[in-house]
Amino acid sequence: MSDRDHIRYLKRVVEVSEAARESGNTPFGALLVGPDGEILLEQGNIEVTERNCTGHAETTLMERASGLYDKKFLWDCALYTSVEPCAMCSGSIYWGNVGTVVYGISEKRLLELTGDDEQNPTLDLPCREVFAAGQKPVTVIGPFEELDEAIVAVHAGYWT
Ligand SMILES: Nc1ccnc(=O)[nH]1
Repeated sequence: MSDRDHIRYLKRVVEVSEAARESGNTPFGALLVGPDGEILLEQGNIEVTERNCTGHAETTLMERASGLYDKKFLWDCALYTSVEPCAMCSGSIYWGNVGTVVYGISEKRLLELTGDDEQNPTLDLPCREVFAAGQKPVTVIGPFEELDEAIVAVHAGYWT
């Protein structure tokens, strides 16, 4: 897939993360895209409204995906996320067997936005490092400078 395609999906992810914020959750979103480019699942963060500490967009998406699709199929899918997956979400992607991750802004960039906000004590650990400790080659694509402004806008005024 081309960068143009990635950017198109990431723009949809921005809308999903806006909806998560509007629903009272933290401003994160994720998509599962199938081998033919179809959007199979969309998921916003649910941490706050569901009172679920693992309710990150990506982990929640992986929980749903693993109930619907088999691992062989998921290896040919891609998970798109507004922000680079944290160590927990990278773990769910790894165990859930999605073969490709595409993200908008890096975890380091997120840390600049959240600072030491207690609601999101950002883990400053690149997902590439988490995957590199594993036994299969998860492909990681990102960050996309083109999306920085739109993603930062969804976070504006959220973190204190
Ligand atoms: N990448 C993310 C960081 C924090 N929360 C999320 O849902 N997603």
